Amino acid sequence: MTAQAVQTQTPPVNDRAAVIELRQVSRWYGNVVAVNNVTMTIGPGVTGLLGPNGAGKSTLLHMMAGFLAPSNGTVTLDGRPIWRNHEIYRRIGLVPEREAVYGFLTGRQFVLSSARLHRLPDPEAAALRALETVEMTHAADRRIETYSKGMRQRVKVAAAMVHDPAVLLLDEPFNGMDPRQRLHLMDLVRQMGEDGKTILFSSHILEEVERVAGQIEVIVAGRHAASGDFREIRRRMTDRPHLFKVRSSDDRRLASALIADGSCGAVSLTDDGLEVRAVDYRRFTRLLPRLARDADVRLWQVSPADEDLESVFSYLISRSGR
Ligand SMILES: Nc1ncnc2c1ncn2[C@@H]1O[C@H](COP(=O)(O)OP(=O)(O)OP(=O)(O)O)[C@@H](O)[C@H]1O
Repeated sequence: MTAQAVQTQTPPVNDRAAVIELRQVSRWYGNVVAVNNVTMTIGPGVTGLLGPNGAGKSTLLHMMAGFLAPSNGTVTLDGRPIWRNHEIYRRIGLVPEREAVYGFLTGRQFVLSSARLHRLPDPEAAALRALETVEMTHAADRRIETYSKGMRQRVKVAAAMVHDPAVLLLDEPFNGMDPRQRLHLMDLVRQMGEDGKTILFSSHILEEVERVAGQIEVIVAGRHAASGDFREIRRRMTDRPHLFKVRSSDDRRLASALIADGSCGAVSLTDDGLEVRAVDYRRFTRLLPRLARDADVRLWQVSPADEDLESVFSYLISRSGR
């Protein structure tokens, strides 16, 4: 074969960068709209799918894995529809959230059964390779029911990647793991992303997503609420009005000082102290001690009242809906 012929040859399917595209995708279960008109692109590297419980993350992952048909719109891998496309299934691996592993099988038997389902030419070798990748060879011949949560999660990853797919989808993979196991799996996910695989994992914990994912897609109530790297997502989450609870030696006087300054969105006096809506988070946290000192008021407690992710998410969705 000439050098030119080598250059013009198309690479084998598994060597190409894999890109998943969702175009105006919706999915409903009876009256429940689980995914609502989502358009997003997931390319090589690690992407985090961030959203609260019930946001539609599993439904999205199952549509990308070919387990579920979209009710509307298209889900494609490199331009080809995924649903009912057996050729494409060979390029995708899914690590489901639920514990659907048979405890009486050994890790090796479990991964091997996945290799056989994919009709790999040498299933034993493929299973061993996958177990090596997740560092589970030492326990490969023990029954899964004797594994820790982290080990179980790792054999699930091995079973999902035994056929060396270009795309790996992981549903809440770090749930219930202890910190050491979590770090280990995070390293593995990061490494696979660096190797050029297209990795998408779901989570409801921002810190978890930030540590592993180069790109974050936020999903709330079935809708695509935000997209960007962790700096962009952090910025959107902190540049929103913040609600603080403040208790002091003289709440009434402090409220007057805050209102006179004019930098707070709203100040209200409650039975339990002040509630202050700060438009500019950083400015407010610098300003408050100075105002209190000047008004001769002692601050007893300053705490954020709406820092839970649910409220951040609902803020993001209200912005994205405009
Ligand atoms: N088979 C089903 N039948 C009916 N409703 C469903 C079904 N599967 C999911 N839903 C509903 O669709 C919505 C999205 O669920 P989904 O499991 O995709 O969200 P999620 O973000 O993965 O949540 P979690 O993190 O709690 O698993 C929820 O309101 C859920 O109750």
